[in-house]
Amino acid sequence: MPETAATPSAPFEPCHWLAVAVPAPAHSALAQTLTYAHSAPLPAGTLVRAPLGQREVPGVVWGLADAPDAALAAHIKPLACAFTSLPPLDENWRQLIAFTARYYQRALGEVALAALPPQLRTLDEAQMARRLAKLAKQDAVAQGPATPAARPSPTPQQAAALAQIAQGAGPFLLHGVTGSGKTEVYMRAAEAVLAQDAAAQVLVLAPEINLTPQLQARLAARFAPLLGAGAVVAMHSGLTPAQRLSAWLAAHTQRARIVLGTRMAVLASMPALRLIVVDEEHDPSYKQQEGARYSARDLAVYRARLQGAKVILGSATPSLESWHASRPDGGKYQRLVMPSRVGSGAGAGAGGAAALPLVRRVDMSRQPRGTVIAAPLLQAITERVGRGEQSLILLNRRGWAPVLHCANCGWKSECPHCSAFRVFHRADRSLRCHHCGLAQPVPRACPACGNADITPIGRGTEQLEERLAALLQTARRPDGQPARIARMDADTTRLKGALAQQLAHVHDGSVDVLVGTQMIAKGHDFRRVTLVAALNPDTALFSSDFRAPERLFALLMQAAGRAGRDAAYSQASGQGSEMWVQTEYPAHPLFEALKRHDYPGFAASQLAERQAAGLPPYAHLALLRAESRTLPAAIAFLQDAAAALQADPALAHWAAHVTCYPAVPAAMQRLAGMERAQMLLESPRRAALQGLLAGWQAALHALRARHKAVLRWAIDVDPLSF
Ligand SMILES: Nc1ncnc2c1ncn2[C@@H]1O[C@H](COP(=O)(O)OP(=O)(O)OP(=O)(O)O)[C@@H](O)[C@H]1O
Ligand SMILES: [Zn+2]
Repeated sequence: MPETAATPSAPFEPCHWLAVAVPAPAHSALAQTLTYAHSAPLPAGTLVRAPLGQREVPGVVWGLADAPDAALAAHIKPLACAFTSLPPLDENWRQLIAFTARYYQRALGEVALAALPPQLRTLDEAQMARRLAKLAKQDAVAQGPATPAARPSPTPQQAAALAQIAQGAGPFLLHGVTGSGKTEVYMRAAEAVLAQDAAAQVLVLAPEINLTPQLQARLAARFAPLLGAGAVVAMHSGLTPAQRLSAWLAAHTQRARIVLGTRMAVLASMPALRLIVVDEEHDPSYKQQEGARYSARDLAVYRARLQGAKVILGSATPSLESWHASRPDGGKYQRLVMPSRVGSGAGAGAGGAAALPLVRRVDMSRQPRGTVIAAPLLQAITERVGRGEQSLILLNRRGWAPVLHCANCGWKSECPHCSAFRVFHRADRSLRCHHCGLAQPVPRACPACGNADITPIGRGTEQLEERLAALLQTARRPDGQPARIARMDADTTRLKGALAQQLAHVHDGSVDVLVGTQMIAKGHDFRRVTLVAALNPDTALFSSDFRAPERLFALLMQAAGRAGRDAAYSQASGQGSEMWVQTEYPAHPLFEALKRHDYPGFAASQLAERQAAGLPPYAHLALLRAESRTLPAAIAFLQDAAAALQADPALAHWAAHVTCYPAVPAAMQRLAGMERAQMLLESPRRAALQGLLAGWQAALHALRARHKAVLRWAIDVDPLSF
């Protein structure tokens, strides 16, 4: 047996060679596995610690490695330790990780490690054994008496969807309007798989768990009594490292039966996974925006097929990709529809739609200049305050004003590091860049010319809250008290627990008018909201991002979906709910579709445009991104990359089906002092794009070594932002 060079005094003679996925820096091309020596032939999937350079890193055994020749063997290091108390990560998980790495063009070890809880990096074998023992003990105490929560009987639409889920193989796209009771369908579908298989595990993905504590509460109330308190776990980045580790261990050891998580949870080890739910599947936050830029929604579909699980993608406003994939003629997903709200009485059809809010457009081009809230909207809000109902006012801009401006010399509050203006926050009199975080006190005078009179332009939520308080000064609640106005945005919810507390205030009715950014539109089941207003949605109509209309429509539909959810209340009060839109373009087709609550119509028109323009879902995209201190350096790298692609005969086969567009500055060219450029690749054939990207890697790594000025580069497959 060869000795290892690294530890000549090692006490054992290594006799087995293992291929281990470690987070190795990608050198020449994508590093797959490194070979290590160990005294025993560990099974694939065993978690280990391995020396790497000067460090020791966690790794996953991928299999046995070929025996190296004697010269090489002398350089192979032994593993530091193996976590043999932990069951190995199974074949399905390894295949999921391998697919993710391959599809998103990242190193295997990087993806594997990103899928494991960070605390594993610091744990030793003894600590691991203790953690497992603790988990088992928690289990023993968690088994309480089973008193299942009362569950409503399914509506006919829910029953129909559930029947199809029970019979079909999926993947399923559940298109249910806001308030149609999708959550109940998820929970019943989960019950069904749990009834079929006593060990079954269910994964529920949500875009941002902290925005929907209600979902967590509903899942816990339904399943903890049946399965034990420890059987429902959450998995997201808001947890402490210790909490994340125990949630992961619980899922891996199958103690956790229901995992509610954000996108990262799609890569959790769940050996008995039988059902995946992707709630609000249209939400862009399912796409990871750094490192391995995976789409958790797309991986959920892959994983379900791999593991023989069912998958339900649910939304009132599905992504156009999923909608297209579920087209009745030839789509690969099965579309399930729930067109009416729970309690709307009339079942499917026009009667049911009556429970959705009436959409009213205010033509802002006919309002007096400087109007913040048009008189009829203000009147409608005042009336609601008077009836003890709630209103949500959506303005997708936080801070007091998006720009400060000097009328004398034209200075604007640009961020020195980003292609963006710094936003004026009046609460702490700061100028803050919402992209790089730079925060400075507001200057007393214009930094360019010294003029003392610098003025804010435009309006953010901070200012709106104050203006609204003035405008509603005379409004009175049923108890004679003045209206209570609150604001909810990234600024007011920064502190831990603040968001939950603010949501609770809306739920318990101690807020009459809530002003906020898009976070107030997401998934909440507020019972007393009968009016929602979007104040300034127009900028998105003219964005260069081809997905902007899709996003705006979804946002407005979801916002409208917060109104009038309590059918019994609406019926008793005799007052309908309303969604108001203040716009300069009231006749825009997007608003027309919104007025009709016509998602299918809107989707059809958008898809026709996408098809004509050769955009997703009719084409597959990838971006090569590069960042440098100077734009020309970033562009030069991309141009050389394109040249390498054209010059490589091995890639010609794929390149014939891929259009490579010229390198251009990113939409946000400068971010935190980095100049960003990108090059778009497009193909009608996914396989061609994949083949080309894989074959291009080696050249890109080699190029990067020559372009020292390029500080970062990355391939973004199926990009969502440009
Ligand atoms: N079968 C049922 N009988 C009575 N109430 C129900 C039933 N199903 C769901 N509900 C209630 O209807 C309300 C809306 O359900 P849910 O929040 O699941 O809607 P949703 O489809 O997820 O809406 P959104 O897309 O807006 O989040 C909830 O308060 C829920 O408790
Ligand atoms: Zn900045």
